[in-house]
Amino acid sequence: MSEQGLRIGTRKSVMALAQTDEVARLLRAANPALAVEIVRFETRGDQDQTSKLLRHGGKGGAFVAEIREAMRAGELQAAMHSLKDVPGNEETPGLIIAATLPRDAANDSLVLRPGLSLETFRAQHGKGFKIGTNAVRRAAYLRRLFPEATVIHYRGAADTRVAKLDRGDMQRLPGGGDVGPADALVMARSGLERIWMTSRIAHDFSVAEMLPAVGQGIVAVECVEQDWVTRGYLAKIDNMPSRLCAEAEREVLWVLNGHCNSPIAGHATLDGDEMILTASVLDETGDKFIETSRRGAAGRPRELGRAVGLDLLEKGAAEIIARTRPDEH
Ligand SMILES: NCc1[nH]cc(CCC(=O)O)c1CC(=O)O
Repeated sequence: MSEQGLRIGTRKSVMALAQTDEVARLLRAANPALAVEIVRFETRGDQDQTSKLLRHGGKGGAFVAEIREAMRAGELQAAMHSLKDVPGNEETPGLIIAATLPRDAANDSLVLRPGLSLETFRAQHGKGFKIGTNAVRRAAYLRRLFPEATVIHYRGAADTRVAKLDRGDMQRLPGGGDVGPADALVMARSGLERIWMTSRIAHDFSVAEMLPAVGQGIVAVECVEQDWVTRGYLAKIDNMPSRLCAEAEREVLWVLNGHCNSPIAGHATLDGDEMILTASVLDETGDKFIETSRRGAAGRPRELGRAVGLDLLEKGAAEIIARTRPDEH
């Protein structure tokens, strides 16, 4: 039983469960004799809906750490992560991302409160609108795209965020007090697809107008590096284009020592045997904006990522990142 069994851990949000179901489906199809079991974790990050997540060691720290502990202890063989939530500036000794699923849409979308129209939003250039997000990157792009809009702190699992928007709930701030209610949210299209809420998308930002987070839209499966049996199962569902793009984008984070809520964006696409990698660094006010793009060999993604990261450093990225580094709470 244990020989042919694979226990995969996940957070228990609707989105995470949908992603893990997809991993399980692919694993079963590729390994018909394998018994795949999904183990749901309630992480500290999910329980504490008010804090800005930073006191858990950032987004990655909250969502990832506990599941990794269980894997190291042998209670699980694998862990499902949204690659976007996996910190890019940490070593994870003994663990490896052994599968990346084919990338879903990488872009962000605008979701409006029912009754509000995109035409009104556009005509007013966002003036008078409160847009909810907890991502420094999205806030920075919003301030560039809609300087008249107000960006407010907003968090929670994807489905919860939409429910709060629809009810017109206020948001409790980490330092006390309330903001809201939000008129709009910016969310990952892929996340909305996975929770069957694409009908709520009022506008899809193109990746050019709002460069996505590194790894956005990619579901990753991690396991113990020395667990060759599990690695064998996972290798069968690893998607090469997705892996190559992930490696290039994550190398940018590594070069910039990007923490998990950095104002860093990065997106790679393949063009035959070449790859195009674009990355940017923004400050929270949206005033400072550095972007760079390079083309290189698709087969050497880290090389391309390093070159793009070094370009950004040369243009002053380190100073912007240092200024947005989260303080201790
Ligand atoms: N931080 C939450 C999170 N982590 C991954 C996704 C979905 C997008 C993806 O697969 O990268 C989301 C929701 C969102 O950003 O709206």
